[in-house]
Amino acid sequence: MTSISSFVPACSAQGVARVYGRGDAEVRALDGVSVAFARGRFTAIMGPSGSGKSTLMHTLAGLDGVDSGRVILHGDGRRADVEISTAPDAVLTELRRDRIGFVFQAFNLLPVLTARDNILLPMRLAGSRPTPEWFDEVTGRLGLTDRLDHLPHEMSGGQQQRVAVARALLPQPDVIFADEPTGNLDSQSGGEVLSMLRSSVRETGQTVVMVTHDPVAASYSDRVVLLADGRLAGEIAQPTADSVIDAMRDLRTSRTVVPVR
Ligand SMILES: Nc1ncnc2c1ncn2[C@@H]1O[C@H](COP(=O)(O)OP(=O)(O)OP(=O)(O)O)[C@@H](O)[C@H]1O
Repeated sequence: MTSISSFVPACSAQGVARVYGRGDAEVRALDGVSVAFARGRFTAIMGPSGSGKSTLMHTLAGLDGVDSGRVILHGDGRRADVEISTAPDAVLTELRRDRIGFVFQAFNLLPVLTARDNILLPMRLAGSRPTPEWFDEVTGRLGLTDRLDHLPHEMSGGQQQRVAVARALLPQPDVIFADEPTGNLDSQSGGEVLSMLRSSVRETGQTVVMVTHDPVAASYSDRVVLLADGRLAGEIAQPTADSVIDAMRDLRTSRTVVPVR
């Protein structure tokens, strides 16, 4: 486990540009973004609508390509560094199966599978299985032990999202990318999901990178990275909901926030 002060990158973007459209319709969704996300930490990406948050997350996760720059998934001694931005599709498919986990706003559970089978599916597809102890620990921590034989439609939104979090945590991926994971939840269920992500970082050293619009959600993270107009606009260490609200207000009025390391 890393010490509290060390910053070991789990993934990084280096001078990344992503341009959509041409001519008058050209949009520079990412315009030279260089940022690293620390291993074993919970980082939130925030910024106004259209600032490039989803594009950054998609390029980091290999769901979208880059026009220039590099995206690296860093190794940890056991696993090698991989340049995501030039990796062939077959490698990206493998990485998304083995080293990258996802939690989406829309849960994305298979409706015909029980919670247990949804949780186990990615590992089964990869031809592996968790130890019973690890499965019990993850599902127990997420409060799913007595819901494992239920189908998604028999569960609340919060329970479904906890199933999605369990599915992402189980293979112990290098990074979990969470895209507005609480966007479809009431504040209590959302708080539960965020607490689970938080404790997976604190207790098992999981790395989480989350896009959110919600300052309260961002306050569960260790660090907020701010984007504006496809560029880095600052960062907040140990954010609180108030410090995030202030920074977002400053961004809208184009004042400098905090310089990015
Ligand atoms: N596939 C695409 N084709 C054309 N333009 C796109 C595409 N995807 C994103 N964009 C544009 O790129 C810019 C950044 O979009 P992105 O979705 O990354 O922003 P965001 O910060 O996640 O926004 P929101 O908070 O509204 O979800 C926007 O101007 C958007 O319209």
